Amino acid sequence: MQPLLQTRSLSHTWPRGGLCLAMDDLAVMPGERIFLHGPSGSGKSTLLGLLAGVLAPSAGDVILLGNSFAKARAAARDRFRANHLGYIFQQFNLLPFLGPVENVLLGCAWSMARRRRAGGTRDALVAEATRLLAALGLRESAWSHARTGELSVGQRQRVAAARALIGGPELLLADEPTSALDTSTRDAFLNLLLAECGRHATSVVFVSHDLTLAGHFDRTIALGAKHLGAVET
Ligand SMILES: Nc1ncnc2c1ncn2[C@@H]1O[C@H](COP(=O)(O)OP(=O)(O)OP(=O)(O)O)[C@@H](O)[C@H]1O
Repeated sequence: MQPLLQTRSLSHTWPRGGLCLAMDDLAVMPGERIFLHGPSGSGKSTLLGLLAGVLAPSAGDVILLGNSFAKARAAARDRFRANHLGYIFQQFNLLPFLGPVENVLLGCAWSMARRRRAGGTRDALVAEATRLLAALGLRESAWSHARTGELSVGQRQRVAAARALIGGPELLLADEPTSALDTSTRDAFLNLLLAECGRHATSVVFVSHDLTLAGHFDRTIALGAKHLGAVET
């Protein structure tokens, strides 16, 4: 079986920041769930940015579904990302003045393939966004009259997850989406999120400081405190 995602000799240096990240090569298989942890500043968010192709590495390459990011033009990379990748940002990056369903629909707004997979028509897309929100623990009665900016942090987190997952992307990148939750809510949410990923065999790279979550995943990778690469455990 071919890996879904591979990195080759990946490293990144921020201007004035020195070497931030130098990675051993990483391969993520279809449907595989990887837990990525490391101390603050070890480069976790930087690595997710590189894997998503939103950040160009100083050296090396990321290959997603056989496509090299280094060889692709920016527009092709953007299109590819929209079609195949969901991203839950640390701060969610939702539009506060829109309703939750509208925010979720933004996840497939730039991808015909994902709109098709999510049902195609406007009615089917709205139904799928509503289903996803409920599957992730956000009942319609809790949000039907609210703008997203009026929701609690935990509710917004579910909207961000639904937006990342609509249209069944092959890869989900999640940047500490559970950091604002207490332990029991965190485990319950993670179970819902991973169950939803299972519907489309979506691979997951999940970043967290919280090592107690590692048991939910197939494999754990630690980024070193001295920014010198990844250690598998
Ligand atoms: N836009 C940027 N410009 C310059 N340096 C940056 C930038 N973003 C991150 N860095 C630097 O890169 C290093 C790694 O940051 P990064 O945010 O990837 O770490 P992290 O492991 O995700 O941290 P945290 O757990 O605190 O979110 C830090 O030293 C940080 O200062």
